[in-house]
Amino acid sequence: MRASLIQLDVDPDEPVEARRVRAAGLVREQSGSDLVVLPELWTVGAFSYDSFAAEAEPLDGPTARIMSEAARDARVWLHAGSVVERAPGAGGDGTPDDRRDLYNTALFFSPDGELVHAYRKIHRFGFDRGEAALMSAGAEPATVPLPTTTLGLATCYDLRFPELFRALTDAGAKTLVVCAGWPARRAAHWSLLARARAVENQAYVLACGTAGTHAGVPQAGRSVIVDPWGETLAEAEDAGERVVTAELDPAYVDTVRADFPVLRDRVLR
Ligand SMILES: O=C(O)CCC(=O)C(=O)O
Repeated sequence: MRASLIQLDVDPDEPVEARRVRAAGLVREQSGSDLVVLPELWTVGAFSYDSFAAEAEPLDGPTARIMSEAARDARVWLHAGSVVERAPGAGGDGTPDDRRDLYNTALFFSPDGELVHAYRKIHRFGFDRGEAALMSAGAEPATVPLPTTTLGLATCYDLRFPELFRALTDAGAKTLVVCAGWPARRAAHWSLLARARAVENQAYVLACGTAGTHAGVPQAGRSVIVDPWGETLAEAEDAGERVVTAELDPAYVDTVRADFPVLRDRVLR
């Protein structure tokens, strides 16, 4: 299974619609891959809090529409990164300034262009500010069965919470996909945690960040694909716009888990 991570540049001077068209073009260029991943909040910018409400969109909004077409044209499974979702009837009053119905929601499409899963980020970043103050939290861990592996989905700050990844593993995930807009200041945490989640869960980790600077926050980039033994298969060398590609062997997860059966030795559940 060939996986490609698109470490997309999020330049505040590029209009959002132009970036959608550009991202769709990059997805189409990955038609030789089976699975393609985009980063977190690449339309608006993960730190562009002031724009969240104005750029919020429903699950059938402009990002979903163009990504559905791109997945279908490229014939790929597409993790289209996340959008600021405005969920009608979720508690807000529907006005542009009301944030109670906003979620950071990752969209996952089949090669037929069908939206097969929408994962609302469970751990919101910012402590008492930023995303944590502006958005609601998701509640449901997300697994997505593909023909060759089962994906577990996580978004950015979720990477710091090993219990989510263990829950995904318990639910059958063998390939853990993280979309992110991770700051450069904590790049060392990003690389370390991506490998740790792979080793402790004996799973592939596909971690896709953004390039560029959003709202004055330089991004880490360094998107990475790690195998179930903790070996890095491919990694972006910096925070530029890059496509990171590797071949995954889904059966290797079972081999590692059988040969070195630490998951079987768990005591605390
Ligand atoms: O945990 C971190 O250091 C970064 C998290 C983050 O930027 C996010 O979740 O948007």
